[in-house]
Amino acid sequence: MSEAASARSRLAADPAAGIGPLEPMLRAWLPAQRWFAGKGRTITGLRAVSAAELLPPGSTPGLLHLLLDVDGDCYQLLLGIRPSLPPALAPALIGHAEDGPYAGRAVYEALGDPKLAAMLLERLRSPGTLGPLRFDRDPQAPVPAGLVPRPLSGEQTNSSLIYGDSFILKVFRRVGPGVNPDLELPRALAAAGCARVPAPVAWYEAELPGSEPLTLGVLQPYLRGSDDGWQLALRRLGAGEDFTAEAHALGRATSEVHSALADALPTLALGPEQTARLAAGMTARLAATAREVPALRPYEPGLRGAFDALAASRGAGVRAQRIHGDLHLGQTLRTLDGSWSLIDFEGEPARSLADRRRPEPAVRDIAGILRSFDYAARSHRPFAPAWADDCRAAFCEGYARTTGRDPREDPVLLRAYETDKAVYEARYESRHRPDWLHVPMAAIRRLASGTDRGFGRTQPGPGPVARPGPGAGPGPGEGFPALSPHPRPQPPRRPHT
Ligand SMILES: Nc1ncnc2c1ncn2[C@@H]1O[C@H](COP(=O)(O)OP(=O)(O)O)[C@@H](O)[C@H]1O
Ligand SMILES: O=P(O)(O)O[C@H]1O[C@H](CO)[C@@H](O[C@H]2O[C@H](CO)[C@@H](O)[C@H](O)[C@H]2O)[C@H](O)[C@H]1O
Repeated sequence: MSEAASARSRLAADPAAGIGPLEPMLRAWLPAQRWFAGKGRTITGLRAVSAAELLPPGSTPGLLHLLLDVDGDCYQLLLGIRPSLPPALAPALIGHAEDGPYAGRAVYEALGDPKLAAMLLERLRSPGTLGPLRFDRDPQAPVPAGLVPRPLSGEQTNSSLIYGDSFILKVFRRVGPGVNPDLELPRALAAAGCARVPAPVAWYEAELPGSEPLTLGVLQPYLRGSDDGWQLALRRLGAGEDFTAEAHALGRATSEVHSALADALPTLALGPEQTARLAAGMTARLAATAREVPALRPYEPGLRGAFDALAASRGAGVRAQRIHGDLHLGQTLRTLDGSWSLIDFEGEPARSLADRRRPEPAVRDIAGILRSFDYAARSHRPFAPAWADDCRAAFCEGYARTTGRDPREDPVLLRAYETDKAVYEARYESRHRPDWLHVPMAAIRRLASGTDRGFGRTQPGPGPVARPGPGAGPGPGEGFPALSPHPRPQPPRRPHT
């Protein structure tokens, strides 16, 4: 056996030791990746959890699959290996290995190499195992060979490839034991016959000793020519056009998804204890955010009123179920035939997997979309409150059309979840887009003072629930920055921390 070949078999047998020679280049490269959550922190611990060559040893290019533990988080990497890189692949270079199984070779980001991206699709087309990896597919959904890959630009949390404008493969970056809801929920919905979510056609997982399988990637139909709901809403707003028909249809689509999830997966009735726990979680998040975001502090007592009211409601009649968990207009696609689809069921990536898989009231998703209409209206100059109010009302009416229950009939619950979301957004914006902080802060002022109508002209609103708190008026240092007075329509997307 050649020296390189025996180094390779050592790599598979003992990834942690075998990956050693690649460590310095990975330490330098990882923090620059948009999906890497540990940005700004020096990497202290880096260890390979598994390593598998996806192409026969000696192939050029080679394809190395790695799961890396980086300071306690597990990341998926696909590395290409070539003697040298053609100019077109230069931007994908990670470094040159000086030692070990790939000594003298260029190591690079494999998803940028069309040849390797095509190999990955081939693996997905033929189910089976390869080292720790297991490839699976829906036998009823054929995937043609030879589809030309291209990377999707501009996404954030993970990395995606589009094949022949027919399929999209999401490669999860930060992974953990247990099925990812972005595979689990779309599969459950497909099995239930719900067509509002693209159905997974193939997926792959890692099976590691003593651990539940880790979901690594999901292939699903690519909804060619579809419009992202956020961009579409901004365009309509910019053109002074109404969006209530779309908002209504989106409400229907969302309630169809919720109904299908409630039928397919366990639900539970919330009692006083669970409701108090939910409210306590929201209150704790508020307190933590107020410590981090000074602008929020004057409103904390007023906002807490929404959560106290939720606890006092004792859960009356509310059911918890599996939900999307991170729903906003950017997670909706309007397809060429004018219908709405929901995507990206991962939930808030910053939460633990166990937390993301826990049933919650569906109103959490509803609040997410309602907040999005407010965001869109505030991205417009002049601020278009009536546009947002009308969309919010139309969405709720559309939602009620399928479920028979209008979310506004549960004003205490709705207000608590909207408040929780606005608090989350204040933290997100202060961390990632300080120029946008004034958007959630405007909602926070209204929610804290109990003056939040928010449901415009078509239906009466739920009326105030939260107690007006001290500091309900605009507080000091609250946003409205002089240099960038209103949000950019194309947000820079960052990983959640
Ligand atoms: N099935 C699909 N059809 C068309 N476009 C899609 C599809 N799934 C995702 N996209 C596009 O890819 C982007 C990123 O997808 P998303 O699931 O949100 O990934 P991430 O978890 O990396 O944020 C979406 O904003 C959307 O524009
Ligand atoms: O990247 P994710 O989709 O997981 O979500 C994060 O980033 C969103 C911004 O891209 C952020 O959404 C907020 O801004 C949107 C406009 O850019 C707006 O439509 C949403 O309603 C608002 O929450 C989201 O909160 C954050 O988790």
